Amino acid sequence: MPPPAAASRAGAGAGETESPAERRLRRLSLHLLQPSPAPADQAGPALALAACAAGRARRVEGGADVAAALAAYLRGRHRAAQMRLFDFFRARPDLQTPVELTTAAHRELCFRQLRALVRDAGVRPLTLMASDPAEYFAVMEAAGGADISLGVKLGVQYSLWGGSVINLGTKKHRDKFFDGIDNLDYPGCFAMTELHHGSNVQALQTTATFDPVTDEFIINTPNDGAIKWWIGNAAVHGKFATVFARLILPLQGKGGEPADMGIHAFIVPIRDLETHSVLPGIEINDCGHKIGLNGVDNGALRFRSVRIPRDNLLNRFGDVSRDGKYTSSLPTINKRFAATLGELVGGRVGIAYCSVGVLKVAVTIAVREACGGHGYAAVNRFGALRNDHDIFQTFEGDNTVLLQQVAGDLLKQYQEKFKGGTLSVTWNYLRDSMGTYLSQPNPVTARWEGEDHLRDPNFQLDAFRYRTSRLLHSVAARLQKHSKTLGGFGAWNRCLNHLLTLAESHIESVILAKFIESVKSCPDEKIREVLKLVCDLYALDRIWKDIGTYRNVDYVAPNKAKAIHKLTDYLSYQVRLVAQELIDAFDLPDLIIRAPIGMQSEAYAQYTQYVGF
Ligand SMILES: CCCCCCCCCCCCC/C=C/C(=O)SCCNC(=O)CCNC(=O)[C@H](O)C(C)(C)COP(=O)(O)OP(=O)(O)OC[C@H]1O[C@@H](n2cnc3c(N)ncnc32)[C@H](O)[C@@H]1OP(=O)(O)O
Ligand SMILES: Cc1cc2nc3c(=O)[nH]c(=O)nc-3n(C[C@H](O)[C@H](O)[C@H](O)COP(=O)(O)OP(=O)(O)OC[C@H]3O[C@@H](n4cnc5c(N)ncnc54)[C@H](O)[C@@H]3O)c2cc1C
Repeated sequence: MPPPAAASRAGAGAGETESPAERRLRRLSLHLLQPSPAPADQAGPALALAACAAGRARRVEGGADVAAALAAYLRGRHRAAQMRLFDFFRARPDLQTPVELTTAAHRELCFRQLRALVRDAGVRPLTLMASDPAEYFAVMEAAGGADISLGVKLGVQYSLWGGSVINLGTKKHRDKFFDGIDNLDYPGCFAMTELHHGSNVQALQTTATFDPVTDEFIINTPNDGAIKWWIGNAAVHGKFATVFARLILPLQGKGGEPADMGIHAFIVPIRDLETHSVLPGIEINDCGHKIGLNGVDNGALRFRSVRIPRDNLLNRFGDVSRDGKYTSSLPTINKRFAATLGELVGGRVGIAYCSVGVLKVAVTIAVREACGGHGYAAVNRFGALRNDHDIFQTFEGDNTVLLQQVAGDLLKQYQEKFKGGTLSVTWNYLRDSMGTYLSQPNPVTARWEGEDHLRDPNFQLDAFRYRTSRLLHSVAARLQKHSKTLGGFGAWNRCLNHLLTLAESHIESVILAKFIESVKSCPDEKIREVLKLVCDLYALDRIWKDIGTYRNVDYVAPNKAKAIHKLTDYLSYQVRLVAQELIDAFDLPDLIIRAPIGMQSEAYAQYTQYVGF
């Protein structure tokens, strides 16, 4: 059944002053609005495929203009920097990663790629990170397009090793290390994780004990569980490490006992700058071949009474004087710990940003109608993309852990506004915090099923925020109830799945709000139509995927649920008709796609040649 609003737009915009490109864009966006029998309305896959094929044939030329206009909008101001990096690698076949290579060869190539970026292409990531973080992440994504290992290695060197020095250190550290990190004279590591403790940083066991006689810290690995593990850049290339350790001050504790001041960060040289040999007291072993990211040399480090100057304490948030006295600008050990962990946020933003980069490559290959068995050929890259990307959900902070931080922060906001008030206070709070969208299920709107209503961003955001508000309210009540018998920690664990669902629901609400905002702010009406189509599909698909939640509280009546399902199918069909344009708008050159079946042109020719025809 054609959406009523579409018909009235059929003749719109046939202005005399249209340029050919505008005409093509108009025809294309009109095409999107044309009433078409969605494949789901036809019986049998064969007919559905025929309709899709017809749909493809019916797609008006002009897609290139849509893709170009979309690309300009989606890539924004970072396109030039990314294209410069792509051009650099295109001109350097010696720096392009082949399909198959040994771990040792991949590590050597990855370091050469990074050094060429810095030394030959003149990229200064640390300077960029400080001056224009958004551009830095765009460069990182582009580097990851050349090889995900390169992106991660760049992230370790600059976000983590460089970031820790400039964010946890002070002027003396910046003066001494900034340029060497930026120009890669000082390859370095971020040594936080230990064999027994990755997520639980507060329990790290490596120690840094102050020696007031020699004015040094003594870095020690007290047992095998404290061996630093998975440390990027450590196995082969690193010359320094920021080591996270317990700061121990002798005689400063009660009764003259040593005082444990908690986790601090220290710069520890690990290899000789000239000879590159491992320095005394340090043992470095290789974590070996991994499922992916084999261009990154992850190593394990043990420290045996390694002495470093007092100056090597990254002392922005806590310092030790010559006579061993501790001072800090922050009132508690907890606040200092928080400030230390703040260093991780940059890398986490990088990971989320670059995950999108990896997914753009994968979607491009998949859409260019549909790999079948050819998706299983290593040369078509799905295996490598998945293997390299898989760890993004764990390193730099495991998702299960970080989602709990999101839930914890929502509860903190909730408690700040709701100190044991009655239900009405609860709803007022949530109504305030979630704007005016939150409402008790309204029996009338619960039955509304018209396309205009379902594609109304207010309905969509209302549904997402309603779900988040209910999850927040109900988990707060459960935590309060269980705490009485299980204590805070026990109650938290009892409600863990609920907390993780709350965090994911909140994240989806944020994504939708940003998506709606981006659609609204798109200056070109035709491009806006295409983006709105994808945004509506995202919103309705997520609601449909969680329809049980909405049905359980009568937020959606049965007829509305059915209409949402049907419209989701129809919008999927519409998106398929512009799928080519959407992925072309990612604007990724073949050099970055590198899968024969995903090339912009002559995919089959490239593929048959690859196997030798
Ligand atoms: C295609 C291209 C690809 C390129 C990709 C590049 C990406 C960029 C580079 C990536 C490189 C990857 C290589 C991998 C490196 C690593 O893995 S480094 C090691 C990473 N490890 C972690 O992240 C450890 C995870 N653990 C933690 O974050 C913490 O230990 C914790 C579990 C969150 C702490 O929990 P807990 O001990 O229970 O303490 P809390 O009560 O939660 O927190 C105490 C206070 O600290 C505050 N806080 C916590 N985290 C932060 C933070 N990040 N920032 C600021 N503040 C924080 C928290 O709010 C508490 O404060 P109060 O609320 O005031 O009490
Ligand atoms: C390729 C790679 C590169 C890395 N690079 C670095 C690096 O350069 N520097 C560095 O310091 N580290 C690095 N790491 C280590 C990485 O940061 C840790 O692996 C990560 O923090 C998880 O810690 P873990 O492996 O000890 O797992 P654990 O923390 O032991 O977690 C084990 C399991 O328990 C779950 N879990 C843990 N805590 C909780 C909780 N509170 N509630 C519920 N579930 C929980 C986790 O979800 C996980 O499934 C790297 C790891 C890899 C694989």
